[in-house]
Amino acid sequence: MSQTSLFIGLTGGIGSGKTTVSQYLAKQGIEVLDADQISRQLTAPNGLAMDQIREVFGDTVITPENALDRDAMRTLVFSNPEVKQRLEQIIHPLVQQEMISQALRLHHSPYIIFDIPLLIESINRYRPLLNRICVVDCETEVQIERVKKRNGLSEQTIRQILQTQASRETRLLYADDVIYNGKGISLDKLQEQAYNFHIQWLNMKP
Ligand SMILES: CC(C)(COP(=O)(O)OP(=O)(O)OC[C@H]1O[C@@H](n2cnc3c(N)ncnc32)[C@H](O)[C@@H]1O)[C@@H](O)C(=O)NCCC(=O)NCCS
Ligand SMILES: Nc1ncnc2c1ncn2[C@@H]1O[C@H](COP(=O)(O)OP(=O)(O)OP(=O)(O)O)[C@@H](O)[C@H]1O
Repeated sequence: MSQTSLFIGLTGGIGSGKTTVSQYLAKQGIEVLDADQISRQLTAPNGLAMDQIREVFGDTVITPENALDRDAMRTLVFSNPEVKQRLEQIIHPLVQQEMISQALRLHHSPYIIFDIPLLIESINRYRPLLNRICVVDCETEVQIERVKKRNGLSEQTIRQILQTQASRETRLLYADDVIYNGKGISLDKLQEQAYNFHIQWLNMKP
């Protein structure tokens, strides 16, 4: 099977607004593949990644239902670069494989959104696959406020996560398209920008 739709990578730091944008595009009838969601499926009870995770990390990060204990793993991952790397070595190839196989089965979407939080951190893995990269850009302070409100994580934890992610500047270097969702941007303004890109992308070929 070969590619019939334009493949667009959508990325941004934690809490930047990627999911809000991709949910809006999904409402316009566009197919969205969500790396976080696939990663959560892989680590749900008896998920495909669970055997490898148990082998590498042991039982302490696994719940009685044979799922990933996300709180335990979050604490380890964002304080220990080696743990983060070992977990990513298990999860990322499986996520990429699943995204490609899902994308190639979709033939009726004029373009497909690949919502990938760590796209820039894994640029060599994803750049060859994508026709365009769209960055949802946002100030760090705004990200912190949003994630605090949404997940109830402490500012310290959020800052730890942010430190492991690409900087705003680095992300923007790779952007073909930028949606600004920082200070002063209402949900309506965000939607308006997403709609404008939607119209442009509808008229592009892979
Ligand atoms: C560390 C884990 C257990 C925390 O789970 P939790 O439910 O709190 O977060 P969730 O998975 O919903 O991710 C939320 C956000 O955290 C950030 N994040 C997640 N993993 C990473 C990572 N490895 N490096 C940097 N940021 C990350 C991203 O901004 C992501 O959008 C989980 O994120 C995980 O398994 N991460 C490793 C897999 C991975 O890299 N996923 C990201 C895209 S595939
Ligand atoms: N312009 C905005 N105005 C108000 N709230 C917003 C705006 N953009 C996003 N939000 C809210 O901020 C939170 C984070 O947004 P969203 O989940 O879309 O980000 P994300 O980039 O997907 O985050 P993550 O990578 O952590 O999954 C959500 O609760 C969302 O409703």
